[in-house]
Amino acid sequence: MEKISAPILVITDHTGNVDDGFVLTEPSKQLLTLAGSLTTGRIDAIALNPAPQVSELAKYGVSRVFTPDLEGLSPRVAAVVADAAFEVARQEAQYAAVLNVSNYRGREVAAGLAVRLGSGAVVDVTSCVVADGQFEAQKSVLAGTWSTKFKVTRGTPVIGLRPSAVEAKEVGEPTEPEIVPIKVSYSQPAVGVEVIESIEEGGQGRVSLTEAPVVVCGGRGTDGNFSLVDELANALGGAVGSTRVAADEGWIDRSTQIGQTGVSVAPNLYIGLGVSGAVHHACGIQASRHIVAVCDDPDAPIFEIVDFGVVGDINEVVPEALAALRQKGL
Ligand SMILES: Cc1cc2nc3c(=O)[nH]c(=O)nc-3n(C[C@H](O)[C@H](O)[C@H](O)COP(=O)(O)OP(=O)(O)OC[C@H]3O[C@@H](n4cnc5c(N)ncnc54)[C@H](O)[C@@H]3O)c2cc1C
Repeated sequence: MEKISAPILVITDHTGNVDDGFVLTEPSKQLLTLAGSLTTGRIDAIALNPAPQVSELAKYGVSRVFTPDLEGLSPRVAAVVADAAFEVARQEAQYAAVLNVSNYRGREVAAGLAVRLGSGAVVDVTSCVVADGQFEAQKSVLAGTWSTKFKVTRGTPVIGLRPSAVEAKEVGEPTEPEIVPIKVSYSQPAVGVEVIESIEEGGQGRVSLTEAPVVVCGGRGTDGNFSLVDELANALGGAVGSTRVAADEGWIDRSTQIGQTGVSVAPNLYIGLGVSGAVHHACGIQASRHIVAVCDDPDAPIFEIVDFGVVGDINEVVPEALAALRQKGL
């Protein structure tokens, strides 16, 4: 596979806090893995906390970790992150690309950073390769009906990768990352916003829907009983999603809705339970690596896009699947 030799800068995210310690997120590991597949050169990282998880960053081949002085500002504000990344890119000036996670904040960071770099941004990317010395990013557009390849033709491209689009893989020999504190001159949009409070919605320790490696989605076929959806998601360490019908009926929170007017997911495994796979829903799941469905209608459109489909009643199929998982100790 073709690679470039110039270094790549990766904007990493951590969860946690100063008291309990910071933990590198799975999507950040995926970004670092992608960086390693694109360059033979250095991989540098930005960490938006005072104590990044260096031991994990080392396992993904990071050479240097930039820790911007946040001056009391919140990294939840996209302009703060864009300013910090711009400062690193400006000082170093030789990065072939900046990679970040294409989540709600990441998309805004990518746009702001590309404007400041005078380059271009591609977000919601599901894969990226080097072709003829340039980055070629792929994403699905127009409600999943087209797959499109993009090249940023000037400056340092900013590439936003969808969570779970790439499988995280550690490098053979861990690096010894150097921590590099940096001073940032923050812009008006960065200092003009104060985060008053952040509450993790529906958290309870569960992985977030857009970043989960496994998504179990319930549709009208659940008839309002999401206990099997919950149980299967728990057994597989996944997140619970829903169709618009399920959210409209008030069976589950609107934030779980996947599709054209909900969120898009790209997990390693999507399982639809009692979901017909209407186009408005299918567009939000099409980037999933494996699609599995249990639906009692053999003519349901979801069976046109599944890797594995079961025509049957979820109330019979799912308990059998759970029993089989339990037998395997899951
Ligand atoms: C502008 C617009 C935007 C939209 N945006 C979205 C969106 O973002 N997300 C979204 O999801 N939808 C969206 N919709 C709605 C979408 O078109 C579909 O109506 C919706 O996705 C269908 O949800 P469903 O699969 O749960 O229900 P249905 O289409 O009714 O499918 C339920 C399926 O479950 C099967 N079933 C029933 N009982 C069982 C059982 N016991 N076991 C197994 N299978 C069973 C049925 O046979 C059926 O195939 C949008 C629509 C419009 C017009």
